[in-house]
Amino acid sequence: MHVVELEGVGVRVVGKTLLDAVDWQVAYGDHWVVLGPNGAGKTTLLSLAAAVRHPTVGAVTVLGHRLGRVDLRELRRHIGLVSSDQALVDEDLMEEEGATAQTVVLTGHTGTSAPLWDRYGEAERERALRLLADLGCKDLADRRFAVCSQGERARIRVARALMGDPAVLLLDEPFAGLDLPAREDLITAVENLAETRPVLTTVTVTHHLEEVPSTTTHALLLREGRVLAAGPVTDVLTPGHLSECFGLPLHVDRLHGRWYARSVR
Ligand SMILES: Nc1ncnc2c1ncn2[C@@H]1O[C@H](COP(=O)(O)OP(=O)(O)OP(=O)(O)O)[C@@H](O)[C@H]1O
Repeated sequence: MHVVELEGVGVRVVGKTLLDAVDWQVAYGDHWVVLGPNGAGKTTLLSLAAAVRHPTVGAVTVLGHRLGRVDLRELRRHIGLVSSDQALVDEDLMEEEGATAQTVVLTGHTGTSAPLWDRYGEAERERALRLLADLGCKDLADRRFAVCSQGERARIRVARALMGDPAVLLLDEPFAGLDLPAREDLITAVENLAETRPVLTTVTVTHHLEEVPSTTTHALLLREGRVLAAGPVTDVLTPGHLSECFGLPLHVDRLHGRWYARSVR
């Protein structure tokens, strides 16, 4: 059984095809990166894997359940999603209420924007602290989320997504808007997660090859709603595929497991 399986999937809205003829299989323990230029359909693909939307045609199966035949809310309890696009959490409310980082992580247990205090016992509080520590931000537990930096918030959001002990963690542009140290911290945290949680499957969407964690096992390249290449990361992240994907000739280097791209001059 796969964590995510797409067969002949298309997503259409009035007058526009967002995804077309997509086949994709994510196995347990895989770490995928989805790359492509603006508007390629990456977020749309992730929203299918997150059981947030249905395909127009084709079959999407997540954790063994075919979308369309299952209660999406129940399925989503097993999926950790971090996405600025699909704001599942009302972060403004958390800021207004003065929620601490630990409280924000705790709300991941109930999947709510507001804390449901009677549902959190000592075990949940400890788990929230441990997750903050796993993400390298143990010291933030008592800090108000409202005053946390973008980089700190990004790590707190990942800790929150892990609170429900999901089988799969989906990260939609988790590095967007982060400065270099914050980006590198979060990449390290994601790499550590892959090493310390071998059964956790991850899918990370990004525009930038430089953001691909070294623990990535597979890559999928999207262009104009179609899959250009998908498979083991070293087969897919080649200069040829990446140049075609982004529409300009690229040099691609790999150093200590990380990837770098620059245009051919
Ligand atoms: N409901 C909609 N109606 C019309 N067009 C849409 C709709 N939703 C998305 N699109 C368009 O579909 C395309 C794919 O969108 P998607 O957000 O999946 O791309 P993306 O690869 O995540 O892009 P980006 O990197 O810019 O975030 C975009 O051109 C977007 O404008």
